[in-house]
Amino acid sequence: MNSLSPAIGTSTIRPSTNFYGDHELLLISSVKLIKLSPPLTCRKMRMRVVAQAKSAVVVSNNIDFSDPEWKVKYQREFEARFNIPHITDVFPDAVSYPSTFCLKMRTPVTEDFAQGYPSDEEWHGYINNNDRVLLKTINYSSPTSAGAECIDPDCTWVEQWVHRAGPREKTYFKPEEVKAAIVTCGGLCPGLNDVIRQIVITLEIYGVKQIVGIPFGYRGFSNEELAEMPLSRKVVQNIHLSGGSLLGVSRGGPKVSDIVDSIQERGINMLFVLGGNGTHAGANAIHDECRRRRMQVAVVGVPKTIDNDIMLMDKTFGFDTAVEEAQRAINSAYIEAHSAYHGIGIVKLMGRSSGFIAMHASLASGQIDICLIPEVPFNLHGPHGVLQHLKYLLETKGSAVVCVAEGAGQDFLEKTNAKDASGNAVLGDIGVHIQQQIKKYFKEFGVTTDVKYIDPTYMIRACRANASDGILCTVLGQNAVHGAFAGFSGITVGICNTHYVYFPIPEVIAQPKVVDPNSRMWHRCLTSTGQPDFL
Ligand SMILES: Nc1ncnc2c1ncn2[C@@H]1O[C@H](COP(=O)(O)OP(=O)(O)O)[C@@H](O)[C@H]1O
Ligand SMILES: O=P(O)(O)OC[C@H]1O[C@](O)(COP(=O)(O)O)[C@@H](O)[C@@H]1O
Ligand SMILES: [Mg+2]
Repeated sequence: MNSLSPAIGTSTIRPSTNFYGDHELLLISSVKLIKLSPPLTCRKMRMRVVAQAKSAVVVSNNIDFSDPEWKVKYQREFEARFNIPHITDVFPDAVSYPSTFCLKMRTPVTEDFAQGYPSDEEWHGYINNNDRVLLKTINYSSPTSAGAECIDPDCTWVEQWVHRAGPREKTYFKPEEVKAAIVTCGGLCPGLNDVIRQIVITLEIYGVKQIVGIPFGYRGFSNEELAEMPLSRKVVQNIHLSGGSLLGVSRGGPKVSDIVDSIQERGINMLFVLGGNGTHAGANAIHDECRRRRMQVAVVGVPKTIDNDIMLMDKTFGFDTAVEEAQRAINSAYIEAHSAYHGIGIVKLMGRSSGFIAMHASLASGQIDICLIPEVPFNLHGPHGVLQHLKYLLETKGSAVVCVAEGAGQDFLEKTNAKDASGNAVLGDIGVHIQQQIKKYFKEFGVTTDVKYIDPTYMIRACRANASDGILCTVLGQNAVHGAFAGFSGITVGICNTHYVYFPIPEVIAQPKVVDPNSRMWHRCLTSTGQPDFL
């Protein structure tokens, strides 16, 4: 498989490391302008991009564009990749049941029928399995359009459809035979409790009585001292009013085969997994292992990442809250900097490999002069470096505020090769480094500065979800349950162009979603901060 790494003004072709070995595809992504040498005019830059983008597409793509059928073939392969695994793939004779989820109900009269009686009226609230949502909505007329994502050199419009989420009329589980488990893994994220709550409530509406929480992530499957937590509407009623996870979270944990042993022993046949890319890799492996053992288990993920770094979705829950909460830190940094003589404020925000929180928080605040993210390389020193620009800002404005994503500028820090329990690299503190470099730089000039560094990362992560995330969590939680009852497994839920969809897990974890330096959003951020190119 060919792959081109991002380089000066070239188009980047990112191979999709999909898990479907027999039809590996190349996803051609945005035309990137990562490193532009200053003397080029915009027009010159554009011409270079066109030339290189076109040749890169032709050289690196294994689709034969001279084939008049290429588009149809591409769409067919796309459909196969985004097919969502179903119980009937492995158990063709699996019995289906009419759904017990129906919102045309009569008020229950006795406690025996807590979920109410279906009314006689027909209900048209179900999703048809053939309903689809459009994944990409912009028809780029040229590969040079900002943020263009093209498949062929002419950027031909190719419709890419994904599966619509929601309740199905036909279900594959009898509520009274379901034992559902919920587990939350990885780091905290605002909204975890909202999702747990909604999964429990929706399961109860279907009529499920056995619902448990697995404590402290995947570890809870292997640690016998950690008892599973019985869950009901009563238990979860108010949990969304506080941050964190009712069940606790953790990194690292047991082997997949041990987790599946535990699932088997406990008699769990629906597993809801809330977590990021690592958790989803685990969930997909659990799904595969259950299939291998011919267990009828529905494994459904709900993507949790405050960093918003999961592919194909408009956003993940918790991200909105993080951006909103970051405003408090940015505003404090601004006030400190603005009130001091030659004040400089630095705010570090989360984002291990992607700068979405930093970019959006900078855009929202309007108080940031310099936004630094992992996707856009920068120099601290030198004639075009960040420090030189800070000097200019102090001379012209009197103060400045820098917003930096935690994964930015890691090359400036000493490498430790340390890993956390899940195998993620432990990052150095770029905020502290920038603070030290600023102090040293201005001292050398004999310029007095007042540098204040704010790290609000864990305060942000521990917040309860805001209203917009609350809604997102609610819808995702409900759809996770609908997906499981409909017999799907190895899937995750997401929001795509404002519609709710199911994705096969491998497609969303093929690589982390990152900020495209040629996207309109990054350009808007640059327009807002007024920062120059720091290379
Ligand atoms: N490739 C993988 N296969 C199976 N399990 C994994 C994999 N990567 C991570 N995990 C497990 O998923 C859980 C969460 O992973 P982590 O990377 O910490 O958080 P996140 O899910 O937010 O990315 C951990 O318990 C970890 O052991
Ligand atoms: O200190 P911890 O718990 O490892 O968390 C820090 C990490 O959490 C994150 O915000 C989110 O990471 P996950 O999605 O893996 O939970 C990263 O940006 C950050 O590096
Ligand atoms: Mg992760």
